[in-house]
Amino acid sequence: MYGVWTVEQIRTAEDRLLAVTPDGALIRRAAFGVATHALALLRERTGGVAGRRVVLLVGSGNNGGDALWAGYYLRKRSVAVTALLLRADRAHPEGLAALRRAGGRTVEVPAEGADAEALVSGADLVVDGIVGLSAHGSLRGAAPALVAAVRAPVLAVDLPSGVDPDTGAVEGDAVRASVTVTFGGRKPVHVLGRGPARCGEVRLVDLGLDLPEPELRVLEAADVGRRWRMPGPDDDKYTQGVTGIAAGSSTYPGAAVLACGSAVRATSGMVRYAGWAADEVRSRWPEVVATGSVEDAGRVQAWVVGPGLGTGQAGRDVLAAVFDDGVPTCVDADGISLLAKYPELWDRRDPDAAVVLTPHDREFARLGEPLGVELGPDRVAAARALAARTNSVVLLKGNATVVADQDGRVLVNPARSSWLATAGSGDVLTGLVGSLLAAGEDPLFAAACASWVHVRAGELAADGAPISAADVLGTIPAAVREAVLAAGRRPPLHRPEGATALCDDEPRHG
Ligand SMILES: NC(=O)C1=CN([C@@H]2O[C@H](COP(=O)(O)OP(=O)(O)OC[C@H]3O[C@@H](n4cnc5c(N)ncnc54)[C@H](O)[C@@H]3O)[C@@H](O)[C@H]2O)[C@@H](O)CC1
Ligand SMILES: Nc1ncnc2c1ncn2[C@@H]1O[C@H](COP(=O)(O)OP(=O)(O)O)[C@@H](O)[C@H]1O
Ligand SMILES: [K+]
Repeated sequence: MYGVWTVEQIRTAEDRLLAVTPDGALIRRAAFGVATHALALLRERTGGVAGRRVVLLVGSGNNGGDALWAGYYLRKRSVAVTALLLRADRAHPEGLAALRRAGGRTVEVPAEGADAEALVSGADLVVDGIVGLSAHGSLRGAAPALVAAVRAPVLAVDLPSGVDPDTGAVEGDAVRASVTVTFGGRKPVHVLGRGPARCGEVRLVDLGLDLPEPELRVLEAADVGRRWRMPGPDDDKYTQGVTGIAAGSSTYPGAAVLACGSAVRATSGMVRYAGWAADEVRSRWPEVVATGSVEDAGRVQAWVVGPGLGTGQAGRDVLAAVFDDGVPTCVDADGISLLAKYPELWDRRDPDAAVVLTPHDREFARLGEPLGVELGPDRVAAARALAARTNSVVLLKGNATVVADQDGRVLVNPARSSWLATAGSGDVLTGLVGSLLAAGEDPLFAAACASWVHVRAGELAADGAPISAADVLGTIPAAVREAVLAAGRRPPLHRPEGATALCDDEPRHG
């Protein structure tokens, strides 16, 4: 698990450190990190560093200062460095002087007697120091044309310019980096919204900041593997938590089949199905115990309700019956629309039983609007507000999935590809959430671990080509295995009493 700090948290920590460090020491530390990564990239892409052409795009603040100082260190390694100054009157004075001292070239933009765009397109590496943590809005002035001229990989200093530091939102022109070198701690831009796709690989340079508790956290494989419920010798099919799936209809039986399938694949216990698609579910998943109604389904430790359910009276009755059961529940898809349409359904919910809501943007808007919760560019704030307002865990879907609970805890899961944007993929996620709730997992982590396995299973299934939601079902076990192994846990192998591995001096058979 790694932490993510808001810009304000980072600035406060930086200010404290700046007060006790010699002038310019911090910026040089940051810039040295940038130069180190720039040299590695140059070497990797061109086989060397001396004489390679690096162009720095330099804005008016300390982000530009980092780029200029990095240029100074690159000159020491005989790299040919040209700084394009977007605001020559406000370029970082010490950084500018250092670069010039070391033999770097500086060109004011708009360029006199030089074609700035040609310099950019002829570079082996471009360093983006246009704007950093003080960025507001998209690229302006000469910057968009320069960025459009880039042919080489871009190393972004702190963040790709034009991307919002606190939300990862991109509203116009913005840099697309291969590598982003950031300082002190990761910021929201590195994990939220369009940020991950714009940052490329994020590398962290330690500044020695004394940071508070992070605002957001990102789960890694080992965190998921440590929590994943594995059966022990005393377990049977009931003790691991039975997952109930109330989904699908005669019009949408597929949603039921997918949600049941992911619950079957995620845990080794038992899955019950209640609804109109019992025949389809049985024929695809013979291990599922399928009945026609929630009332007839038997006991479960958690329900999944909503996918393909429809938003009419019949669906309303199913959701009411599920809430009456008083167990942890994942409400998805039509279930969310039903809550928006029939808000009195909330009264049927046992306030002590956890609810996980898994909306995409349109479902979020439908549910949030009457409750006064808007989905703006700050998706973390929106998810937190809806979680607090509904006393639930909210998993807000997207390329970066945001999971918030009613206490304000937030886990983010940035996807590394977009192959999961395929019909039925949400139904697979819901089954995963349900199975983890049934296993007794803390609802915040149930939602976030489900999202991690979903994203990883999607990656494994896609491997660079389009996939169907059903394909993702097939790679769930591989994703779980990866997490469990990352946590240093081996799926248990039980040996009969007294049986031990053969010793060399024991007689061998066969
Ligand atoms: N404070 C510190 O001690 C450290 C700061 N560091 C660097 O300093 C950066 C922050 O520096 P600053 O606070 O000076 O601010 P920036 O360099 O982020 O921005 C400077 C100015 O750019 C302009 N600007 C805002 N949005 C723009 C846009 N969309 N297009 C063009 N120009 C725009 C604004 O006038 C803003 O004041 C960090 O991102 C990091 O790179 C690092 O050197 C580490 C240490
Ligand atoms: N561009 C994207 N990149 C990565 N994941 C995405 C993207 N778009 C959607 N997803 C993921 O795919 C799933 C889609 O769910 P949903 O919208 O409910 O689809 P459906 O109703 O077809 O099942 C969610 O888990 C979401 O996070
Ligand atoms: K930048």
